[in-house]
Amino acid sequence: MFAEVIVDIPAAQVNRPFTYEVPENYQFSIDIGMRVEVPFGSRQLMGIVVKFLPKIDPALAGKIRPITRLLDYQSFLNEELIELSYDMTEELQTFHITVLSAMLPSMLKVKYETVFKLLDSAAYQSQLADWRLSSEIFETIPRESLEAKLSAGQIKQLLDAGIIEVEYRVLNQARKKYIETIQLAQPVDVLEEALAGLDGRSHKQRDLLSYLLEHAAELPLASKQVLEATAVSRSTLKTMAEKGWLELAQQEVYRDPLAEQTLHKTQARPLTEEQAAAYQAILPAIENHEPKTFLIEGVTGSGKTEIYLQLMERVRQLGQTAILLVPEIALTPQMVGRVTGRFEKGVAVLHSGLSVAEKYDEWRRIINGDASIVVGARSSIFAPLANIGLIIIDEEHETTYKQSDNPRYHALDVAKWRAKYHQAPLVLASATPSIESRARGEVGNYELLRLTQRVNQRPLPPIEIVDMTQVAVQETLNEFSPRLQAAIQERLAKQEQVVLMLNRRGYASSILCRECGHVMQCPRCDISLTYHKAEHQLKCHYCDYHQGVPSTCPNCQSHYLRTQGMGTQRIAETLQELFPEASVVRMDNDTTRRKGQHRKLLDTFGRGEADILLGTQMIAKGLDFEKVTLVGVINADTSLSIPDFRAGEKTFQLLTQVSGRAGRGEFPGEVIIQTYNPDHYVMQLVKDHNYEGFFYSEMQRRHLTNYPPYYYTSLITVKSKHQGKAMRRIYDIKTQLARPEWLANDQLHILGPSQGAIARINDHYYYQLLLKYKQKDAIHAGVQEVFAKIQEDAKQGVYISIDHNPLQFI
Ligand SMILES: Nc1ncnc2c1ncn2[C@@H]1O[C@H](COP(=O)(O)OP(=O)(O)OP(=O)(O)O)[C@@H](O)[C@H]1O
Ligand SMILES: [Zn+2]
Ligand SMILES: [Zn+2]
Repeated sequence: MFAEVIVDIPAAQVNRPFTYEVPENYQFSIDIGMRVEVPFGSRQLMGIVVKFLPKIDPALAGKIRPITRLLDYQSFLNEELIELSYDMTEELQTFHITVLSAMLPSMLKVKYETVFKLLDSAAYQSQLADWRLSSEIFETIPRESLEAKLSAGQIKQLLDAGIIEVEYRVLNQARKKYIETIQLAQPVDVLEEALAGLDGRSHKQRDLLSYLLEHAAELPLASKQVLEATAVSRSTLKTMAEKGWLELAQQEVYRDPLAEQTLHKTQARPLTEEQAAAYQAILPAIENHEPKTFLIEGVTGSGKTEIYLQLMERVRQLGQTAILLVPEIALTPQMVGRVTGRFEKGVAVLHSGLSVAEKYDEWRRIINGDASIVVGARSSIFAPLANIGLIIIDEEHETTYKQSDNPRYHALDVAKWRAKYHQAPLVLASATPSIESRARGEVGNYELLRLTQRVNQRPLPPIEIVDMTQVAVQETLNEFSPRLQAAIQERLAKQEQVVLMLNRRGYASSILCRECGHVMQCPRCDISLTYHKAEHQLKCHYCDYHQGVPSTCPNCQSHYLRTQGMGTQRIAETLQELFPEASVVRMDNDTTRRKGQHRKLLDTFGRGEADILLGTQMIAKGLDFEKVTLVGVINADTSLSIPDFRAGEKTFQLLTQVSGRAGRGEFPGEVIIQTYNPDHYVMQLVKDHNYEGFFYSEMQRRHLTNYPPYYYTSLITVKSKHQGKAMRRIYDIKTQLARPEWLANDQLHILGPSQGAIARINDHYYYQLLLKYKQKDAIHAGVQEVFAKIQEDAKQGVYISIDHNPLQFI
């Protein structure tokens, strides 16, 4: 038997499968998708099995080398995913190994050791007796030891019978979490006697010991917990351990990703008319296995989640599985809570906040068929589920669904591919769908389902646009217009809650010299440094450069330096001055850096323990708090000036999403948006909750300027430390692509070369070409020639990246 293997070298010359022989002893244990070690030239490399060949061309016999060894006992990639990987490699113009690696759980990308765990010792003993081998009972045994004793086939047999299982242990100790635990080191009666013998001066020891004896049945207990309960110090604990009464141990804790979240069990609710119509439209596609794509355009608070839950319920009844993608799990704790609260068992949650061990556990549950619903961010679209009956993408307009580095895939494209493979419907949903998706709904490519009402006839909140140019004339001294201040005051008086957003897209606070206007810059990048108040440092957000704040201007030596722009921290201070009685929860990158912090802050606010939630755009999505009756946007404009043809779309989406947080409960809501561009079409359409109007006017602009959805776009970026080399290469590429037959009839437009929006990052110069074209195939064939030389270029210190349908322009 032979196998085709993709080897772990991202290079154009080896971007194809190589054939190896499968040694006899691996024939029964090897599987598609497993990682293997293979000889390659004079090296040993990791590779991934993509295909089996019963025989090969006799001419090749003798040239084929055997696989050195299997790295996995279980495959994480099924045949479907392997097939998908071929198509993605071609579509994205990247390396096959890069795509396959992106599909594997991150577990396998760190150093770990493999051990076998004994599950059924009786069966193990009798099986080994059958094989005439001696058996000793083990809890876990290192892989090498068991392999020395049993053949690969025998191990596979034990695994298949559920007698042993494979476990991966991460070698990087830093990632493991341990707690210290206490156990009794002597029998209870001995210690009871010892307790009686303690004299009056040792009352601390007595407290501790009697507590432990009382709780003997629950031991081992965490030291921390015991010390807190008994108000005893560590030194007492140590003394008693030294006496040989207690035993202290380090215990590894695998945290259940949902442990800290209390489950609120929920039942399916009767659907509203609009919800029911959407549900009924999608249901036949599930039952009849039709790979149709639906787009739910549902205003904020229209109850989209309830539709997902009921559809997934139906899929489960049919014995199938479902994937629900969310933009970023850390930002959507409420959504995860709703899904787990409805289904309890069989939900796997995948996200970057999980420890490696937790992630591995979730993957294993998926592969073993213990989870039928997967909720997760972008990469969860590769969950190795079998028999998928439904895929849902919530907040489908979010740019996090596209990976910004190689492989630059969009989860939506992968979802379409998988839905088609499984003959399952795909549901996209948003209050503000991307222009491209909505356009597909327009032409019937997707079935458009609209929810125009909030549940329970709650109205959408009225939105007021405050013209800050006028406010500035009146010399308001802070960022709050009198109108917004009054509205906040009113909510505080009524004990209702307020959400305030500081739009920091395309925005940062910097240090400015008031005398000469000099702004502090990063020496390695052409961008100003951002002031971080907490550390009193200036940091570059594009490289790791940071420095202290100078006392004088490096340009004119003036002492008059001041911070320009505002951070959430400064706004929080202003709020405290204006409303001393209000309690404020601040949510930004600084306050949510620690794991779980995001959810804690939201919980505090949700319990009504704070009056105002102040945050960056991370508070715009998905929050559902009944008592919020006012949403204020402090600065709506910054995201309008991003050098991106989607700036208007992004701003419209952000403002609409954040407005949607108001008035979701019993009490009516209100939104106040402060802007310096009150007449801008985006502001006007946001004000009227007019997504449809926005869509049509944006379509006109895209049509006039030849942008998606009328044209495809691709971005080719060249970077190098040598400005000249980067420039020369980008001009060469342009010449290469500017074929007259493509340029004719508006088939292709090439913008550039231009410098990146930030011309220099980390001492690399950036040049870009933006291609806009109608015929995908022709242009991709041309770009293939650029791709084929990526390696050669890299050797010259010129790095080229190709991004089809780019969502980010640096
Ligand atoms: N059929 C229903 N009957 C009663 N309440 C419902 C029903 N459907 C949803 N709800 C409630 O209405 C609120 C809004 O629903 P949900 O959060 O799903 O809206 P959404 O469309 O996802 O909004 P957004 O786009 O703003 O996130 C929630 O509190 C939800 O529990
Ligand atoms: Zn100066
Ligand atoms: Zn920098």
